Amino acid sequence: MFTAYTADQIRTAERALMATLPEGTLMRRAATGLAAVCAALLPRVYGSRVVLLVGSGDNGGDALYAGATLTGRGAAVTAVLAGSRAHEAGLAALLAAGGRATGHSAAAFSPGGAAAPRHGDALVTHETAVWGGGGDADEARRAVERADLIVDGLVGIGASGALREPYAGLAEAAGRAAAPVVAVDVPSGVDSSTGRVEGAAIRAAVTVTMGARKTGLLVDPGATLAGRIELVDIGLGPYLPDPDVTALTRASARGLLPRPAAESDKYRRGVVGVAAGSDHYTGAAVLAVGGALNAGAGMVRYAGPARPAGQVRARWPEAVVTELDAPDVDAVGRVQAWVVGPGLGTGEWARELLRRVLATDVPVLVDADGLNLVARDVSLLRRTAPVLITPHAGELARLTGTARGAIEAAPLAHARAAAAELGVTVLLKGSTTVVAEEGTPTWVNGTGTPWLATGGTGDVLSGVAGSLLAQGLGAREAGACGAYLHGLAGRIAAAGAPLTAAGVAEALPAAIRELNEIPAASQR
Ligand SMILES: NC(=O)C1=CN([C@@H]2O[C@H](COP(=O)(O)OP(=O)(O)OC[C@H]3O[C@@H](n4cnc5c(N)ncnc54)[C@H](OP(=O)(O)O)[C@@H]3O)[C@@H](O)[C@H]2O)[C@@H](O)CC1
Ligand SMILES: Nc1ncnc2c1ncn2[C@@H]1O[C@H](COP(=O)(O)OP(=O)(O)O)[C@@H](O)[C@H]1O
Ligand SMILES: [K+]
Repeated sequence: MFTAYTADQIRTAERALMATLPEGTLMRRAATGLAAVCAALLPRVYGSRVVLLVGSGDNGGDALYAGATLTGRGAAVTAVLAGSRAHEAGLAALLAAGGRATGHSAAAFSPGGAAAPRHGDALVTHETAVWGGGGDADEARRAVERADLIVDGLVGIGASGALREPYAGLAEAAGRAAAPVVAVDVPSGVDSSTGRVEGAAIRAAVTVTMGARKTGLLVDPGATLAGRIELVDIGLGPYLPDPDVTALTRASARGLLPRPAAESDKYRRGVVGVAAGSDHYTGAAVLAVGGALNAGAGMVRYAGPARPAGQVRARWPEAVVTELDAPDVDAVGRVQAWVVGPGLGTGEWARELLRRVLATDVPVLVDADGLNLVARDVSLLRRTAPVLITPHAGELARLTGTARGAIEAAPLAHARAAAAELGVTVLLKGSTTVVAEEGTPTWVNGTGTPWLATGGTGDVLSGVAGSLLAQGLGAREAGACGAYLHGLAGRIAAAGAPLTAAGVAEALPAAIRELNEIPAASQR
């Protein structure tokens, strides 16, 4: 299991750890790890051109110390000092090792202003060009363009708001450069606590994060911009509180996934009921049943009107189909969990069917039209057995009266608020899927692929997560494990090309096989 923390949580833990150590210890540990990752990325360190983008805080300090190490190994390291000051000891270390710095002081930014070095003349002498615009800024840009590796030490957990100039321009220049970017702690421009980006941001090949993962590295767009994440252990572990978010690793997803044993039979493995589809939307029923069957339930019972029932029967002979004349599930047989909503319609018939499903005493997953019906009457959700709802941002917007854009900009906060307000487990779909339940760390999932953004894949997910509920997982675990499997199946189905929702359902066994193949000790 991965855990991640907000900037405030990290700061508090760092303060406690720092109090036990000589000054500078943590930064040295951070920089050692950072330099090692940078060196491993270069075909050879000796003779490589490394550019450090250095902001005014300790994030820049990490970069400067790592730059000093790389200089010692023969790299040609240039620090571009973007702030009105730079970490003094870090800059001294870089220059002493033989690195260069091109930069400025605050004064240097005023038109025609001369540099007024704040690091002491001994440090900022002939090696340090003044970035007063014009030639010096061009020099920095040229260095970025020609670099073999760029290290982003502009801002870390101390950032606030959108990147200001010249940081924003440097982030854009790094984005245009051919060299890979290694972000220090978080990609600058990404909010380390939420993953949100306003304005320019660094796109990293690798993010070397210090002490613990930050939440913003696991939530899009931050997760995508962070690239691969390398965690440097600086000894923070004992000082960390309960995490802000968690994410399943392959090993932990495999640990959650039920598997049959010698004593299993189809009933003990879990029977899932699917109440989905309508004369108008027949495909949703077929897809939800496909997801449920392929995610390991012992049996799937489908209940719906004649037309979708006929299609489910034709596509999935394994499913036990009940054609409903009336919106009633009493005759369907015993199930351990229900999925209700995909393609159901929003008329009186659908509402009554939803009401009857929610009146049972088993866990219920509510999706799609089921959520549109609930939006008109949230009292439908009042029950004692668990409820997992699986909205996308538009459905959650209807459910809570919040603007869709606001939900998309802050999925963690809105999923949590909805879970608290509605008293249910909320799986909010998107490029990062969020599973929130009041009083516990929120689960995030990033196993998917943008190819999943196509009609019907959500119907498959409802079947998958419902199948896991029927197999005995709690609502939160079923949501997290379901999203993990669905994302992995999406990647397998896509393999770099468009996928169909039916293809995702069919790729589920391959996804489960892939999970099972990895060694138990592996964390990835
Ligand atoms: N603490 C520890 O033990 C350890 C910490 N470590 C490292 O320290 C990092 C945190 O360092 P930090 O606290 O100095 O903040 P940091 O992220 O460098 O930047 C803050 C400065 O940036 C500026 N600035 C802010 N927003 C801006 C914007 N939008 N656009 C432009 N500029 C902006 C602002 O400067 P100002 O504008 O005030 O000059 C502000 O003061 C952490 O991420 C990790 O890498 C590791 O070494 C391990 C041990
Ligand atoms: N950009 C994306 N990256 C990764 N996954 C995505 C992206 N966009 C959508 N998805 C996933 O695709 C599925 C779409 O579900 P949904 O919006 O309910 O579609 P539908 O209603 O057509 O079935 C969800 O699992 C969602 O997380
Ligand atoms: K950074």
